[in-house]
Amino acid sequence: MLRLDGATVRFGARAALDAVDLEVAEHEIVCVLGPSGSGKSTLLRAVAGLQELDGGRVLLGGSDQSGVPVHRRGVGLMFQDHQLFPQRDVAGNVAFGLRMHGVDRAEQAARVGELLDLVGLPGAERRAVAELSGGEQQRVALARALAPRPRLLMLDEPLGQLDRGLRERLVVELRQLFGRLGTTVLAVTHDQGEAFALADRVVVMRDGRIAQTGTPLEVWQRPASEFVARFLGFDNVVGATVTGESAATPWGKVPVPEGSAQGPARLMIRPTGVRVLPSGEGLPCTVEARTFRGHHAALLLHPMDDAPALEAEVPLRDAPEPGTEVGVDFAADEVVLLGESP
Ligand SMILES: Nc1ncnc2c1ncn2[C@@H]1O[C@H](COP(=O)(O)OP(=O)(O)OP(=O)(O)O)[C@@H](O)[C@H]1O
Repeated sequence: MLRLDGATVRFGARAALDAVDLEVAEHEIVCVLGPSGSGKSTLLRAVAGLQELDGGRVLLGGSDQSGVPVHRRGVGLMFQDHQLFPQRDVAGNVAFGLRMHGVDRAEQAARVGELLDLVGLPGAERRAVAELSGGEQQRVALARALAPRPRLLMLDEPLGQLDRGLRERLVVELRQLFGRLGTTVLAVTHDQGEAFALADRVVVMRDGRIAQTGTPLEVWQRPASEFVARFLGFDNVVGATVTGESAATPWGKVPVPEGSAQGPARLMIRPTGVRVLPSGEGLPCTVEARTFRGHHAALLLHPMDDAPALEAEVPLRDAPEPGTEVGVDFAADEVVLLGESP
C-alpha cells in the first residue's frame, strides 16, 4: 500500500528524515513513535504530500507520488493542526471531503449518517461543533477523515489533547473500528501506551531514522538498543561482560538468557525481574522511594555499594517502606542484552 524508499527531508544542514525505508501493507495499522524532533510529523507530511522530499521516493499502491498534490493522493488526514470548521455544524464538517469530491447531496447525507453511527455520534448532524466535548470533536474529525474512504488514513497525535481515561477508551474503539473497516493506518504519537494499544506494528524513530520496527510485543520484549529501551521507560541499563550463563555488572553477577552472546554488552533488567528479598540475601539495597501504580508498586532501590539505582516492580502487599533495607536478585528471563545503537 505504502512504501518509502530512502525518503529524505533536509532543513538546512539537518536531515529531519534521513533515508527512511518503510512499508505499510493493506489493512495494517502502523504507529510511528519517537521523542520530540525525531521526524515523525515530517514523515507523515511527506507521505501526505505536504512536505517535498529532498531525496528518495514515496509510493502509494506502487505508484511514485512525486509531483502528486495532497488531494490527489487518496489519503485521509487527521492532524493536530487540522481543526474542525467552527462555523459549520457536524454534518458540514463530516461532509467536507465528499463535497470536494463532488458527491451529490443525497449521497453526502447518507454517508454522513453512516459515519456518525460508526464513530458513536448517531443523529449529531445538526449540532454545532463548538458545543461538543473534546472527545466528541475528535470523533467528528475522525468521521471527516474517513468519509471519502481514503486508501490510507494518517493520524498525527490523534488523541493528543484528550485526558488519559478518554484516550484509553478511544484507542480501543479506534482499533476495533479500523479492524472492521479494514482501514490502512499510519499514525504518529509520542505516547507509547497509545501506540502499543493501537498498532499492529510500531516504528520507533530517532534523529530522522528508524531505530526499531516490530510488533508491539516484539519491541516491548526485545528493545533493539539502549535508546529504544530508555525511550520505553526501562532505566535499569548498565555495561556488562557476559561469560557463560551470567554477566558481571555493577550490580554483581546477573543471570542472562540461555544462548546469550558472550563478551561486553549493554544489559537491561526489566523492573519485574528485580526480585526483592529479605535483608541479608542477594545484593544489599535501601528502598529510596515507593510509588503506588494501580496493581503494583514501583520501588527505587539504592545499592549499598554505590552501583546505579535499580527500579523494581513488586505486588502491593509486598512493597517495603522507604528506608527499609532489602536484598535483591535477578530473574534471567527478564534480562535483555541490548544491541549497539541506533
Ligand atoms: N519547517 C521546518 N523548518 C525547519 N526545521 C523543521 C521544520 N519542520 C521540522 N523541522 C525540524 O525537523 C526535525 C523533525 O521535526 P518533526 O516535527 O518531524 O519531529 P516530530 O518527531 O514530529 O516532533 P514532535 O513530537 O515534537 O512533533 C526537528 O528538528 C524540527 O525542528
